[in-house]
Amino acid sequence: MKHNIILTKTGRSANGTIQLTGSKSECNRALIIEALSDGKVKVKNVSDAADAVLLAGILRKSKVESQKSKVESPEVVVGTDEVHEVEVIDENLSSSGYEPSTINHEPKTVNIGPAGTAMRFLTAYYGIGNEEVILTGSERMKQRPIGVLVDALRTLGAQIDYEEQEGYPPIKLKGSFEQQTRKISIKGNISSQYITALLLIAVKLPFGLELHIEGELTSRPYVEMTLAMLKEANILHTWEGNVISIPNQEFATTSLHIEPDWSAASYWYAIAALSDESELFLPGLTSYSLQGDSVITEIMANFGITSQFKDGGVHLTKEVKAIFRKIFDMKECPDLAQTVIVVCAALGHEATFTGLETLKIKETDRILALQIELAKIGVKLIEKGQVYKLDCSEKQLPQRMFVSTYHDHRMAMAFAPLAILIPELEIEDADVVEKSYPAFWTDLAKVGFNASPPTP
Ligand SMILES: O=C(O)C1=C[C@@H](OP(=O)(O)O)[C@@H](O)[C@H](O)C1
Ligand SMILES: C=C(OP(=O)(O)O)C(=O)O
Repeated sequence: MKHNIILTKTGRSANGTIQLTGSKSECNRALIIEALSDGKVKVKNVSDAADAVLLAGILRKSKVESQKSKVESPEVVVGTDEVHEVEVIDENLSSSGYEPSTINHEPKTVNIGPAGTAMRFLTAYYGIGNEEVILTGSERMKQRPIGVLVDALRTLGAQIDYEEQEGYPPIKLKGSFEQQTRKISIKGNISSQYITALLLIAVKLPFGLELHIEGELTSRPYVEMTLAMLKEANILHTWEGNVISIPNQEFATTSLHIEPDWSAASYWYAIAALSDESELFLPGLTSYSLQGDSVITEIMANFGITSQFKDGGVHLTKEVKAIFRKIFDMKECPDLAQTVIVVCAALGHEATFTGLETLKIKETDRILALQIELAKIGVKLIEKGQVYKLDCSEKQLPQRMFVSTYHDHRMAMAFAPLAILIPELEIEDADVVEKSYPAFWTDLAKVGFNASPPTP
């Protein structure tokens, strides 16, 4: 069932403290590392992001099952206190995609819903494993390409078949891996998630991995995050030119801490940017984050927001004077694109954007979704090859606006700040935010937004 909400806001300021949940990207990496580490690495604080909770459920439950099958004694229970019972879910997912249902073995079917990183990471994880698994996802997941990763894993020695359309989930991982080579090549310009997936499992490959990245590398900070997190678990690498190498190594006994989510923080920067004055405090965020999306501090400085790191977090203050930058390259921070584009559109700032190529294969075609929704405020996002330009010449903010969200959490969260400027904003399928930031609407209420169901 889809639940729409009506979002309103009195006053054009937002003041308060917001404790953000853990980064979905960091958490998903940490969970794979934990699962591969034979009990040596523990994830301290699993993010509330539904994608991370789902992945934790799958991996920790698998662990419990495999441990149980190794021991006879029914008293032996491993780590059940942190297990989320969502390992196998069926195809009848809700619109937000996370309703668990029937368990179905032979071969095990794992439905990852709309969780892209989890889909890619598990493809590599099960690809080098020894159980037969069918990996599937939401309808949209079946349109998000996986061929580049599957080809790389097949070259390594994994046996993987497509269950429906060639190059797309669902896939069957046969669980009979034997490493054929340590050297593989992969295109860098489609999704960095394929590269991360391979780097995460590299340490378990008997001959290690030598990964050659072909062409341009998109979303580079995410690859750096992967390597940095592996290093926290004592897994070393070399990165020379376009070649990343990871030999077979042992994990250290350690625990990984997940930082708050900078992509989620971006919506608070957008709120500050659209307000007359705001003072917000986001505890736990640091300037030396592993997350590339922390670049939001630099981007939003162009919109008059200062970021001060003190008291164990970041204080955002909206200042009156703003110096607007005209060109934004989003290649290293694609998840910020919707936030920044909507802020520019709302302020009538005719900026130019590059590095948006990967947006078409995310939770929805984000370019198309932005074009349709921005047209509702008279703004055009014009595509000229690889450059996108905002035309705000006919911008007009209506009294009421209906925001379609296309099963995309970031469409809901990027448009929500418009409630500061538009008296009544109806947001379709509000639960979609669960994917990365389930507390989004309740957090908005803390700074004076009102979210209520539409009157029938
Ligand atoms: O590795 C990650 O955690 C992510 C990488 C990015 O994807 P692409 O590499 O496909 O751009 C990003 O958009 C996604 O939300 C998370
Ligand atoms: C693209 C995203 O996620 P994923 O690819 O993990 O579904 C996102 O969170 O914006």
